[in-house]
Amino acid sequence: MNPTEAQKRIEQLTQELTQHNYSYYVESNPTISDYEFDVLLKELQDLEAEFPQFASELSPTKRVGGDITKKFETVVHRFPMLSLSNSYSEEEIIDWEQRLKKLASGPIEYVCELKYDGVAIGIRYVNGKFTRAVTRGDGTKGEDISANVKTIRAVPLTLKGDYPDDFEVRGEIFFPRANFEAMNKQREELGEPVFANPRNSASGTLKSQDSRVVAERGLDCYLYGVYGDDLNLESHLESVRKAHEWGFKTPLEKDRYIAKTSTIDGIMDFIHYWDKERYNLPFDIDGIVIKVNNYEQQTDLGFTAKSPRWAIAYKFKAERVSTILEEVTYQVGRTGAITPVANLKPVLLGGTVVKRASLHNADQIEKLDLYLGDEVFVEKGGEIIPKIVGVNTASRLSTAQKVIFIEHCPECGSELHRREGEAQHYCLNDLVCPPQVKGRMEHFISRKAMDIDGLGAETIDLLYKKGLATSIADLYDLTFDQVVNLDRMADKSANNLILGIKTSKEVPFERVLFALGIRFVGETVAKKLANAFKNIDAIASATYDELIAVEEIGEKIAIAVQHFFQDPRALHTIDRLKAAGIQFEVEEVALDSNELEGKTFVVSGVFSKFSRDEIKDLIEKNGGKNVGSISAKTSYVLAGENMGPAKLEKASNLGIPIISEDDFLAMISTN
Ligand SMILES: NC(=O)c1ccc[n+]([C@@H]2O[C@H](COP(=O)([O-])OP(=O)(O)OC[C@H]3O[C@@H](n4cnc5c(N)ncnc54)[C@H](O)[C@@H]3O)[C@@H](O)[C@H]2O)c1
Ligand SMILES: [Zn+2]
Repeated sequence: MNPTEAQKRIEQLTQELTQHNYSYYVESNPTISDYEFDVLLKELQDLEAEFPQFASELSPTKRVGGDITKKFETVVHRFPMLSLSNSYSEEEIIDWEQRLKKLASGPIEYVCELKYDGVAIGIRYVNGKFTRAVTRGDGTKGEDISANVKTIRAVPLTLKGDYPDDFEVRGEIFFPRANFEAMNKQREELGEPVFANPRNSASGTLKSQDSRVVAERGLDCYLYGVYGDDLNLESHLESVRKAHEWGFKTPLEKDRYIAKTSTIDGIMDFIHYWDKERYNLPFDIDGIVIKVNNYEQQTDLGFTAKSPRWAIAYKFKAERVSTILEEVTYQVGRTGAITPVANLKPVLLGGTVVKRASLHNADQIEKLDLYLGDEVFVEKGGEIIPKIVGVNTASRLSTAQKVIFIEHCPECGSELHRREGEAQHYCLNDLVCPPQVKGRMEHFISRKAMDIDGLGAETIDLLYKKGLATSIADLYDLTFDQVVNLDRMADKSANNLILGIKTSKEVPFERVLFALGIRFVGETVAKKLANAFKNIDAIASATYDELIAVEEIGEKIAIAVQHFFQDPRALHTIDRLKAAGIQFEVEEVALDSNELEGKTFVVSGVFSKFSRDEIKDLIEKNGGKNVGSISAKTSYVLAGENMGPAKLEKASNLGIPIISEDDFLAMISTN
């Protein structure tokens, strides 16, 4: 390559990588795989080494990829939070180890660890108390996401044992696979876009402005490093063991999540073991990290601008296999969304037999340029669902048929539509299209919705086929005689079902609203709408502006809600449900007590037993009043953790009593 070409390529790579960093760290939505990213980064690194005159100080090779979103307070790290140099090849690990041997004084011990595929976090503890959790950011400064991190059960709020007065613990927050899949399943049912992989959704989740969202999702965390001044610790492994004693969830030697060795063979054993075993872990790892154990040796080896010299990551390449595309089928979801699925000749990949791969949408099929019978390459990277990453066009038969996205619904035959700006095709025949009708009923009866005992997907299917229930409202017309004649129904189960349907009439309005299956209206949104409007008619007639004035209701939801209530069929269903006696308004709560009558409260901070909303609820249920800001008239400031210092100061200046959650609970439980 001549210098002019090199300069151009360096600029182009710099620009591309900067964009990818942004998509990955800030938007949590990468558009290329990690491997592809690393290949581009390596190319840039090599070019910069050959043509140092064109290497910019701001190059992505020299900087830690940052996640600063400006949504949170920025905090300067006391100890920089760096990246790791990484490699996909065992040779490079061997070279690294050889190099270290020459650089370091004396024999070296190594600690091998899992490379958790999550989000780096640094948490400061002062006097054994959780003080602040900060993201890696650009390495120099990160964002304070304490409120979100506090909801993660693996992160202790108070420590035990002989912990240092002031230190920082570092680790990785990640999404356990099972929780990730459960969340995606729920999102799919709600017609919301699913997350691509656990890493990116962990990162997206941690950037949520509502820590209850974080709490619900079930993130987990391993802590693997301790930082501070004069900690009296001599090695990395000693710190990890100590951290465990102080109450942190750390990798344990007995699980082989962490291991000490003095040889390159020991390192390779660890790598080979986890290359196979990683599929049996309940979370994703993307490699292995090898660190020099002794802190003195670490200090001697030092850092580059981007990463420590005393550590390296060995990254697993996403496993890729080839197989044959036999057929493309189409699934119709509850919302009518059509998902194309590649049916593959079964092949072993990442420890499981893969028969199907998601194709996402028509654009994806077009991009891959798929023909039936093609030899396709399938990869399972961070994603749970394998995906087709390429096609071997060379082996394609001249008679092969191109895969053309269907124009009609495979279930009901009606013409498919694609909404402006959306990638997904939809079947709009929601009244008749069987999977949509059944899907809506299944959603309606599900546990978090109407929770109808004795009714499941199979019975719904039977009721639908017999024409006994083709809409949710039909369920309330069912009689014992109709049900008992269904296959595999006995007197007892029929009775159960009828009783279950009857009991569901007591289900509170917010869950009824969720059960209706309005697009984008999940559990939380339903709750917000119910509390804001109190009854279904008010929601149905709410204007767009009234809707978006509600906390957490944005444009997308407001439009979906209005759209739903403009449909005469939906209104008809609601009328029938009303006639059946379903709850369509918020029940006025009876006061629990008058204990707090005449008292006003300002509630601030994070609480451990109740959410802030629940606390506010309790205040009202006991006759008290919530106010937004502190004034001389405020009776009490109810302070949780992390209450702002300005508020605290104002309250004490005005001489207003500041009470804790426990003080408050004592006030309302006196009789
Ligand atoms: N696909 C994309 O568009 C895109 C864009 C940017 C970055 N990336 C990916 O992200 C990687 C670069 O990210 P990076 O700078 O965070 O580096 P990295 O992920 O390769 O390594 C550093 C990080 O590893 C984590 N880690 C996990 N387990 C650890 C352990 N036991 N000890 C120490 N650290 C541990 C820490 O969070 C640390 O910050 C690239 O390799 C690339 O694959 C992808
Ligand atoms: Zn259809």
